[in-house]
Amino acid sequence: MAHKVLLEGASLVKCFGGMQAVNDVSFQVRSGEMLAVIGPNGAGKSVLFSLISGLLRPTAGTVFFQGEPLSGLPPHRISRKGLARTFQHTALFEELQVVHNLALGYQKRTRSGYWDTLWRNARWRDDQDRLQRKVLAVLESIGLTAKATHTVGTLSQVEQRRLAIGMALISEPALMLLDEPTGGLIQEDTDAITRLIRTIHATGIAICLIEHKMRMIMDLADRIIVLNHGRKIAEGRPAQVAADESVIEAYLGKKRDA
Ligand SMILES: Nc1ncnc2c1ncn2[C@@H]1O[C@H](COP(=O)(O)OP(=O)(O)OP(=O)(O)O)[C@@H](O)[C@H]1O
Repeated sequence: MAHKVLLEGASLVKCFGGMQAVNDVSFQVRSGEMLAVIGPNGAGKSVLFSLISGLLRPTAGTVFFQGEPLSGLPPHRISRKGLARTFQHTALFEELQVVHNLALGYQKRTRSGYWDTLWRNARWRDDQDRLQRKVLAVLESIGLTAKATHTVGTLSQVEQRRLAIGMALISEPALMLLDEPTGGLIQEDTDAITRLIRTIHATGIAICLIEHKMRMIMDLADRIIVLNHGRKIAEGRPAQVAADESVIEAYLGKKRDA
């Protein structure tokens, strides 16, 4: 793949007290690529995602997105640059309807300021039209059109996962970080979310995902990086990684495949 580097982690370190949760990890994600981050429990995967999305500051090292360092930027500024993240435990507004959740996710893309909103002028109306079109398009792509006006708390677990992906999608990202998008789901729902991820990826959005379900990862990822005790122990195509001695050792007796 001759695609340019979209995201780069350069010698990332994150310490909590004396514990190194992420220990000198470097990696790249190219535009349009699907990279999986795997590793046993506590390996440092979620912390790595938090360093990328600005939720945590690295103790050392730098994250570059589209060639720019993200150091010190808060999560909302990073998201505005085109880097969206979903969480292991979804961060949705349970009391609100599906459409309202999506609309909130789109706010950062609108241009109206305080006065535009107050006077409901042409710019505000323009933004409202774009917002409506965008929400409808995202509802369609995540398969929740029929649930548009349902309260989020009434959705099934897999529907909430779809919505969490929709919330990331509506911010029009170049790269999506998905933290265990199928964690805790039964096989049928896992397959449905896998198809959704594949469809999103086919539109050209790069995806970086954390997963424990090996079969899914082997099938989906272009490339895999493996973390263990905060260190990157392997990197390569799925078949290479699956045959890697150090990976087999790290997983021995710890496999959590569905
Ligand atoms: N805010 C924090 N303060 C202190 N320690 C933390 C914090 N966040 C994570 N850790 C520790 O850092 C290590 C890596 O955690 P992390 O959540 O990244 O693991 P993981 O690979 O995502 O694991 P899992 O697959 O179980 O989600 C763990 O030992 C964890 O307890």
